[in-house]
Amino acid sequence: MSKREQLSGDAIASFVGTHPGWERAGDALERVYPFPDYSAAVGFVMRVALAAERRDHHPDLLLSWGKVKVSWSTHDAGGITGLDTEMAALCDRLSAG
Ligand SMILES: C[C@H](O)[C@H](O)[C@H]1CNC2=NC(N)=NC(=O)C2=N1
Repeated sequence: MSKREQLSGDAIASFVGTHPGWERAGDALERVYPFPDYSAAVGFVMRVALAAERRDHHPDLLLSWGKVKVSWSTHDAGGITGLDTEMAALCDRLSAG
């Protein structure tokens, strides 16, 4: 199955069940990451942005003081795909610094 095909509801629930902090919000996977200050949050945004460019797959990012909300959805597929879960798991690794 292509990574750009929509995942089943069960597959999405399985990802959410094994990746604390991630939630399904309609057609997207969302997680809010806390950071100790603004510059740590900006650093995370930059790491995610560079990974997104490498993979040609781009999240919505909401940067605030001490937190970043990340939202993954595959616009071309109209929903959540394996590429979104792959990138969400990568964000978890990148959030560690
Ligand atoms: C042409 C380009 O490859 C596509 O528009 C890519 C770019 N980044 C993307 N990012 C996301 N999140 N969904 C997409 O469908 C998507 N499509």
